[in-house]
Amino acid sequence: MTTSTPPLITARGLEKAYGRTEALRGASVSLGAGEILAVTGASGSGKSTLLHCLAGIVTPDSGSVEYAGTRIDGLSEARRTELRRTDFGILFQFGQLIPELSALDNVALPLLLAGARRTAAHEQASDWLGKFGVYGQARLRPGEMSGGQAQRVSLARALVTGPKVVFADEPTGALDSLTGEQVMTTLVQSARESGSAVVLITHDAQVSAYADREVVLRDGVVRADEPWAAEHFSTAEVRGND
Ligand SMILES: Nc1ncnc2c1ncn2[C@@H]1O[C@H](COP(=O)(O)OP(=O)(O)OP(=O)(O)O)[C@@H](O)[C@H]1O
Repeated sequence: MTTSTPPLITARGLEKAYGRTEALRGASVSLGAGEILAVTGASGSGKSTLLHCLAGIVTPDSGSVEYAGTRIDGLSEARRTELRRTDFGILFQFGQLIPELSALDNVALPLLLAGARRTAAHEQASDWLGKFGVYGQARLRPGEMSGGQAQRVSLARALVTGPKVVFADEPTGALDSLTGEQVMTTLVQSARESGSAVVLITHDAQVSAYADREVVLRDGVVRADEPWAAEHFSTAEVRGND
């Protein structure tokens, strides 16, 4: 991104503790509009907690999160939920599709929640399933699909509303490498087409290679733009041992 463009998200000095475990210890990071940012780091370094704070799922103990110029860390749960619905798409490692609903209904759900009519929502959901190569699975429930198919359906659900930011927490973590590459290619292409920014959490250097920029979390603090090097992270450096 250019320096003249204000960031879409700016997080400053985030701290978050779970009991005695300090998951974040002053993490700061920014995200430009349309930027694909990889957040890497050892297990337990605070990546998921950071993503949850940026997406308004979790409230930090201190520090601030600004989205499009507005502080969101102090908003009520209801307003944060609304923001996630209107502006954010979220993709988890295991998809977290609703098991009782078909693929089509899972993808249509965010549109229905946003007030779309049923027929229009289903038409749009069908288009997205087609785009991600899982139109043939439209009537299946998540338990009747392969992991790769379910993750593509999850991706369609995350992108169907045209979010400004997609938060993806280890989106390929449960997939074999070929399927993971296909999911990443689809995610990145779709985000580029729609101008969505992506926050991508990953352990995997092959996945972070899809990003425009990478930051490394260590001990709950962002070490900006360090090159990924797994050997940096000995187990002694992993948080949670206090
Ligand atoms: N809800 C929670 N309750 C208690 N402890 C938590 C909770 N969420 C995270 N933690 C702890 O906070 C620390 C950071 O966890 P977090 O999941 O953010 O790290 P991570 O880098 O995403 O790890 P991983 O790569 O293993 O998913 C860990 O020690 C974890 O055990």
